Amino acid sequence: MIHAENLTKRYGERTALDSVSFDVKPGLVTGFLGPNGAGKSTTMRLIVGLDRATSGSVTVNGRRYAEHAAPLREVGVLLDAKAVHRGRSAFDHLLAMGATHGIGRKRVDEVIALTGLESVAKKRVGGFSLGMGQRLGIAAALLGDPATLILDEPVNGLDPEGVVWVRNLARHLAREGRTVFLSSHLMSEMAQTADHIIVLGRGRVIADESVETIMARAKGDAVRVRTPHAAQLTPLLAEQSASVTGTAADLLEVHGIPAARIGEIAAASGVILHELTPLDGSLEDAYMALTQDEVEYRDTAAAAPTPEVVR
Ligand SMILES: Nc1ncnc2c1ncn2[C@@H]1O[C@H](COP(=O)(O)OP(=O)(O)OP(=O)(O)O)[C@@H](O)[C@H]1O
Repeated sequence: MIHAENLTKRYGERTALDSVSFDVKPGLVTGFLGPNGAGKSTTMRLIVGLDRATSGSVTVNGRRYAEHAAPLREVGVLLDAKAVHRGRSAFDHLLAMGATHGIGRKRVDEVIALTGLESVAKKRVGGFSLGMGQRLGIAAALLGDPATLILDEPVNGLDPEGVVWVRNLARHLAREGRTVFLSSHLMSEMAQTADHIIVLGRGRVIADESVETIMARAKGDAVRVRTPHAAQLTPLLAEQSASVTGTAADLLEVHGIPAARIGEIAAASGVILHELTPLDGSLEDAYMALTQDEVEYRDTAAAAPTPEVVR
């Protein structure tokens, strides 16, 4: 459990975090989202005592990180996967970390196996690819078998198989009752991994909700209709105040009336339908809507109104 209360961090004139409060609960994967510069890394650094808050407080499992006698056993952290002695092997790196907490070879071997690093465990970390470095960072986070895991961009640099592996691992750790807090810019990945989402924008919490709630809000009223009689159906739907966009010769996107009504109108006129699909909103849509005023750097093309899109 992570509990942040009115957490504020200023760097000179710049307010990186502005009275941020949230709880990250056990048994769930909580995703931490926000545009570049929103304050995610700052928050994670404050949680593990790598930086000092200007005001407010944050505790992990009921205590400030520095107050834990054996922090590795309480909180596993992946913040900067490159912050490793590059001349050491992965095995020696983990063994040296474990030595500070009485963690021995057996557990080191276990986390090496768990993260798929067996074949490179004796190689110098300096020669590791980005993905191998990420796996080593995750191995280090798991070393103390902690109840809380904080992973900053854990899928960064991983190949598709590695991404799925992190997803399954995060979900498995949460099912075991652990608190799993992870940041990512990959929205589709977050939608499949997280149960709950906290979104920061310019140093403030702008959403703290279940993924289900956020997605339900994003759900639009669009319906995809595939028909060989698109030209005949379009005016019939328009008569019912629907807005219709042709996205291909036989494909329409319809807004303003439900799928069932579209089916009835088509049937009444003998129009054959090959597909009638209500379209779900995506976490990406929801995130974009939430953060549209919060982005620190935006190029003007990206800020232009979105044209009709084929989904
Ligand atoms: N050491 C520092 N000195 C001065 N300003 C800083 C420092 N660290 C962070 N900041 C500023 O604080 C704000 C929050 O930065 P932070 O790195 O926490 O954002 P983030 O959400 O992690 O971004 P990203 O997605 O790009 O990693 C930014 O405006 C950043 O420029």
